Amino acid sequence: MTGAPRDTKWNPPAPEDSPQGGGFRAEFDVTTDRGGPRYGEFVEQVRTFMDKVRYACPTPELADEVIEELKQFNAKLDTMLVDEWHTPSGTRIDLPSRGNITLPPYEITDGGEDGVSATVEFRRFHLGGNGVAHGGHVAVAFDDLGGMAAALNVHGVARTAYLTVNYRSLTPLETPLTLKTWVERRDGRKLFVKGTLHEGDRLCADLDALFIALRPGQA
Ligand SMILES: CCCCCCCC/C=C\CCCCCCCC(=O)SCCNC(=O)CCNC(=O)[C@H](O)C(C)(C)COP(=O)(O)OP(=O)(O)OC[C@H]1O[C@@H](n2cnc3c(N)ncnc32)[C@H](O)[C@@H]1OP(=O)(O)O
Repeated sequence: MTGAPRDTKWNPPAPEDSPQGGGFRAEFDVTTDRGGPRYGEFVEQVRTFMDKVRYACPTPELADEVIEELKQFNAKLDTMLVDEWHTPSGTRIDLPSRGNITLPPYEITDGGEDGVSATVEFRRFHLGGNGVAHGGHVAVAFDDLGGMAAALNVHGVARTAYLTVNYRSLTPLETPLTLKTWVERRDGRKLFVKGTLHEGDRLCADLDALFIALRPGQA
């Protein structure tokens, strides 16, 4: 793809003479130690904080206090920022959602060329309305795990071309759900991916997506 944003501070491209030929760094470092032994707890505390923020109605005094403390936390983290390829987030395969704070937490129960099965639990902060999950967060879960099914099928990186989610029934929060994705058909670089999200036997949503395997050097 041309026109990809190139903020070389946060996502430096692969070197021109690397196997990825200056494009997307398809060879990630999979890690279980980046960020230290308590990185999972660190992420979990942030998620818990977001759960509280979603439902909290702070007094102005409490808001003042929390803002000051958050400024201090942000200043501390500012002293140890790294680029996309070196952050634990997204590469810690021992943690829910590979330690990626932006994803609904899921745990892979099975994964390979035939597809991916996971248990996902939407948090309180994933609220849409009336106690159930926001549809956009359901789509995020399908995008990541659909992309993973595509990636495992082609042994490389694939990008979403389209993603259609059919919302068949309400998706609960704070409930273990089963999410499955698989490559239904492959036509060259095109991977037609299907998926389902269930609470027990009840279908909450299903997926119809197209992922495109990136060419060498493609950003
Ligand atoms: C880290 C450690 C991990 C360890 C664990 C291991 C495994 C884990 C692996 C991974 C997990 C993570 C997974 C994450 C997943 C997230 C994915 C995203 O959210 S990606 C962001 C959103 N998507 C975009 O921003 C794309 C923007 N669009 C583009 O860049 C291009 O349009 C692109 C790449 C999709 C296609 O562009 P072209 O230039 O490469 O290819 P052209 O020639 O245009 O299309 C190829 C074929 O596809 C068809 N096509 C393209 N788009 C289509 C569409 N929307 N509908 C129908 N057909 C389409 C075309 O008609 C063409 O078909 P014909 O070959 O001629 O038959």
